[in-house]
Amino acid sequence: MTDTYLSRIGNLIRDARRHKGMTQSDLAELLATSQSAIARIEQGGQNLSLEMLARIGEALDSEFVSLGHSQPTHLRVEGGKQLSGTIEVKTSKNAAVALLCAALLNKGRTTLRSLARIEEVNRIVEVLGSIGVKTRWLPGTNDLEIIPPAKLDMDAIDIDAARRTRTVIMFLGPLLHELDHFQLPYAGGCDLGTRTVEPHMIALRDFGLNIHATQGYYEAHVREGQSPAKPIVLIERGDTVTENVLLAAARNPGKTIVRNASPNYMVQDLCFFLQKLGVKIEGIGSTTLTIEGVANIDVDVDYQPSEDPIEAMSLLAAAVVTDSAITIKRVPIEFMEIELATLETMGMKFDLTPEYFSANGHTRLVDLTTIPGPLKAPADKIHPMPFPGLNIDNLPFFALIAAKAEGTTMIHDWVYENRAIYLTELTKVGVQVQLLDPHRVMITGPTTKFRAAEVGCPPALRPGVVVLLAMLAAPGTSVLRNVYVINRGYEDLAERLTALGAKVETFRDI
Ligand SMILES: CC(=O)N[C@H]1[C@@H](OP(=O)(O)OP(=O)(O)OC[C@H]2O[C@@H](n3ccc(=O)[nH]c3=O)[C@H](O)[C@@H]2O)O[C@H](CO)[C@@H](O)[C@@H]1O
Ligand SMILES: C=C(OP(=O)(O)O)C(=O)O
Repeated sequence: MTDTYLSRIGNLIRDARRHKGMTQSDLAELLATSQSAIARIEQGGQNLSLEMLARIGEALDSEFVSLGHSQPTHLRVEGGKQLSGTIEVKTSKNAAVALLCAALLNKGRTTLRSLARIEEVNRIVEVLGSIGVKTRWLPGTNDLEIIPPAKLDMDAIDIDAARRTRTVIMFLGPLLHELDHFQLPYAGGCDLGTRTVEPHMIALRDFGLNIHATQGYYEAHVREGQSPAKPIVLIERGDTVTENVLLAAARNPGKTIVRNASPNYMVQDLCFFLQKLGVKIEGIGSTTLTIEGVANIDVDVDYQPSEDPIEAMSLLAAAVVTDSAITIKRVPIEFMEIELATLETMGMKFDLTPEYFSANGHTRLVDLTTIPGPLKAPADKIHPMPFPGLNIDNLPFFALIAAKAEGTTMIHDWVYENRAIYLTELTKVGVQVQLLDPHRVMITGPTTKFRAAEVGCPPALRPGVVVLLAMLAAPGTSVLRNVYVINRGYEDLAERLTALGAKVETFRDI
């Protein structure tokens, strides 16, 4: 390694260490070395072995050197294997991102326990870090500590990271209490066709927020001292718009009433967290929320979000497509009831344990064991509805399950303009899919022969996972290219499926 290389790596290590709020001695202790050795490394005065670099990377949760890191990641699947064993559902992506935004409300220390270590969370952590929020993964855990600064530096926002998620839109609610003028880059997320932000703008107007969309940015101006004089009626029952109103109401000392609120799982987790911050909320789990906020929040708080119903559904679909009996632990049954009832009408059998509670103390969980057997197409089309309906993010998994069922199933995605179209990618692995229009596909099963194939990952999380799961059923080697979108929502999916007996490995182009 040349001197310039060493000093560039030293700088990277120093920045990552500071970003994590660690001293040189803290890092030295984790690496069982001395503070002076860390000082030398950071000054570029120490030759580094690859092993040492890997250890430092692990201690700082940062990959400093990786071959072809900027290259896309792909998955290689040796399909045709049955799965067996037990797998646990991780906490949800969608609650995690809401809670990360909610941490901006609290001047004290927020510790979010057992967060999924996924790209979506990484992007928000990057955005938070760039505006001055200190974040730190507690060593050896999935627990994230978050401490906001006295003053946020919005000019330094990491625009690239922000643009890769839709979640930045949920900065609006917390920030309107902190700043009278700020800019946020346009929100990204899955490419599912146009996704409106209009309901957010309308709902937050009553808190004095005025948003003007300029080139690539939302330009926000806040009229101070304004709070809703009458109930806020959401024009659609969206999850993130409900969360945005909750985030705005949390520091509004008066009473805020929200009607047509989403009672979905991530909204409930956010409510339970806000209660821990001292915010009073009535109506959790219903479509009318009454919130009594607290002007200044400064508490040290711990919270663990509940398990991800969409991950649970994904694992269930993996079992169905491979005709396997597996046990899925920690399934948030209360957000899967309609899905399971629908599967029962298709002839699916499973065993459930008695219910127990998630660490948040509220969400009902079960362990579910799948029982392989023949399935038949449902009598009616399958379509999603806002909670308590069949979850829109679970709909794509029904396309895969329908491929195993005798007969023809219509899947109707009335919500997203593009998501149903991506399901036609399943034809590449041998599924009979007919696109009726951008919202409806017909699947004819049972698919007796899934075919191995090389497929570019659709630019949407759930359809991407559906294609991956279909590959598990296809004997031979399949490749799914460019899977960033999957890593956005699932932690170590390849490794965890492999632990169940599948063979899925990650690789990059060199
Ligand atoms: C980070 C996060 O939590 N993301 C979830 C959230 O996104 P998010 O809350 O951002 O969802 P959107 O605002 O994009 O809403 C989804 C779509 O549903 C439409 N719509 C929604 C509700 C309604 O009553 N009427 C209606 O037409 C919207 O216009 C939009 O086209 O909710 C979506 C719908 O549950 C989920 O797919 C996302 O995983
Ligand atoms: C659509 C999804 O997510 P996002 O809102 O993050 O794009 C999803 O989780 O399937």
